[in-house]
Amino acid sequence: MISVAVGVIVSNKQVYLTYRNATQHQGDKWEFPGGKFELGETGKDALKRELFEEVGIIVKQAQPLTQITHDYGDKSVLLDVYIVDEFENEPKGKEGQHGKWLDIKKLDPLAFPKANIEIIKMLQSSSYSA
Ligand SMILES: Nc1nc2c([nH]c(=O)n2[C@@H]2O[C@H](COP(=O)(O)OP(=O)(O)OP(=O)(O)O)[C@@H](O)[C@H]2O)c(=O)[nH]1
Repeated sequence: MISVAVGVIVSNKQVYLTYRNATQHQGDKWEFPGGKFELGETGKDALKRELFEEVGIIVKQAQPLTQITHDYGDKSVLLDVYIVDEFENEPKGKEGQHGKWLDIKKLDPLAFPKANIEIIKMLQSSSYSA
């Protein structure tokens, strides 16, 4: 089981998404930025490091949203998901990935890896989207 820190970056009823390219696991799909824990890291440590490396933001506040385990067949993941609602810098794909802000209401679960369906449901029924 691979532990992955996932950041749901929220602002004005929108979330920031990055695109997983075709060569990656679960590629050609949108994702919430994040990545695997390194040895000895807590979830929040991994979250802060990954969000800085991938989209250039400094996380000021992160609240745990949920933990999701999913078996893709070729890989099992544990997503440790955080709401990030205070941060410095404007997020942008620093590793050349496409990135965009999207209304939470417009998130389409089919455009994401399967493990994300539950996250999207939670967001769309929360006060972050209303
Ligand atoms: N970052 C991120 N990963 C997700 C999401 N949903 C989801 O199932 N995952 C899975 O969690 C794992 C995250 O790995 P990663 O982004 O650190 O690494 P990667 O697949 O790019 O591969 P690599 O670093 O080994 O080359 C992948 O297996 C990916 O399919 C999500 O919303 N964000």
